[in-house]
Amino acid sequence: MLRTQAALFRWTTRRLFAHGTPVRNFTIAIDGPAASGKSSTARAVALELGFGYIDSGSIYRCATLLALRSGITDISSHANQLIDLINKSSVDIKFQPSSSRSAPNLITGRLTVPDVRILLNDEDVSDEIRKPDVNRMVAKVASDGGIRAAVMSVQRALAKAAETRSTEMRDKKGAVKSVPGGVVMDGRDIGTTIFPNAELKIYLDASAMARAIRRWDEMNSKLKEEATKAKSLDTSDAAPAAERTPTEYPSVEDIARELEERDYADINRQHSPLRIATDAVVIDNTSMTFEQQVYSIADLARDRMGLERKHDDV
Ligand SMILES: Nc1ncnc2c1ncn2[C@@H]1O[C@H](COP(=O)(O)OP(=O)(O)O)[C@@H](O)[C@H]1O
Ligand SMILES: Nc1ccn([C@H]2C[C@H](O)[C@@H](COP(=O)(O)OP(=O)(O)O)O2)c(=O)n1
Repeated sequence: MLRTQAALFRWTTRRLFAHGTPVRNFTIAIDGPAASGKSSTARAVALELGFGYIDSGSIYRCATLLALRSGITDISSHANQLIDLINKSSVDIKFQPSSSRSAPNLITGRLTVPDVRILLNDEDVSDEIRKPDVNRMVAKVASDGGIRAAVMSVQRALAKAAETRSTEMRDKKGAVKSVPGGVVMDGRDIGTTIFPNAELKIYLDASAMARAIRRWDEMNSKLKEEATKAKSLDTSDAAPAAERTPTEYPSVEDIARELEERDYADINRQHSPLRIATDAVVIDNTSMTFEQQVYSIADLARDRMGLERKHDDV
């Protein structure tokens, strides 16, 4: 028995350190406050490295949608009912690196941010889980310890399924190298709780005003896109952005307030609060371009995988 274990240990060690690079999957955890750029950055990094991607916040958003649809408004007194609903539901994250919906633009420059679709019980809820009623309630849902435990097991299973495989590659000298595949996951507690042994932890931050302006820009272009679509279909479903009433069209200050309220709840909750992991690399992207933040994270990962850096010029 002992001999078998020793042989297995020798084999595993040899395999792990063959060609100087560990074969195990590589996990990148990206945490940070709301609208700091986690999801767009994580998706572009995953595309750049050929990794899978998991949006952990979308599972809390799905749980919130389940609560809203079942008429649950008081989370603390109905947590068990919601946990039951989460356990009976299926969530799937479709990361679509080849999607054409997310072509490079003014913000992302030359980079593509691949599309991601969220399926709750096979229904595409990607747009619905980003609506204001979900935004307002999600931090409350995410503050309950029992709900977090239910969501956490969904997140870990999805991350495992999304991991890409290790591949054999040749390095500059022509030697065969085993390059780990992996997954990028973004959220609030990925580096501290979900994957405390992640190979690379990033804490992404930006000033509250920069984050609010980015969200406002995002909302504004979405509304314009909807209005153009409605006009071309000649339906009266959506009024052009300019005709919307102020209540439908939040100001930058409203968005900043909502982000700060959510950050406060995420930082001060009892269970897995938003914290900077001690071994995280902190990146404040207030005055960084999108390309700079994506390329620097991808190169940090390459460094740690023993691969050549690609973007020292950016
Ligand atoms: N460095 C940057 N400069 C300008 N806009 C950015 C930058 N990084 C991200 N963004 C934009 O900020 C917005 C919020 O990013 P997102 O990835 O949704 O944040 P989070 O996942 O943290 O909520 C998006 O519109 C994104 O394109
Ligand atoms: N790993 C995570 C991910 C999200 N959450 C909570 C905290 C957030 O307020 C909500 C929604 O997260 P999401 O990443 O979708 O939010 P933003 O895109 O940053 O606005 O879920 C969490 O507690 N832990």
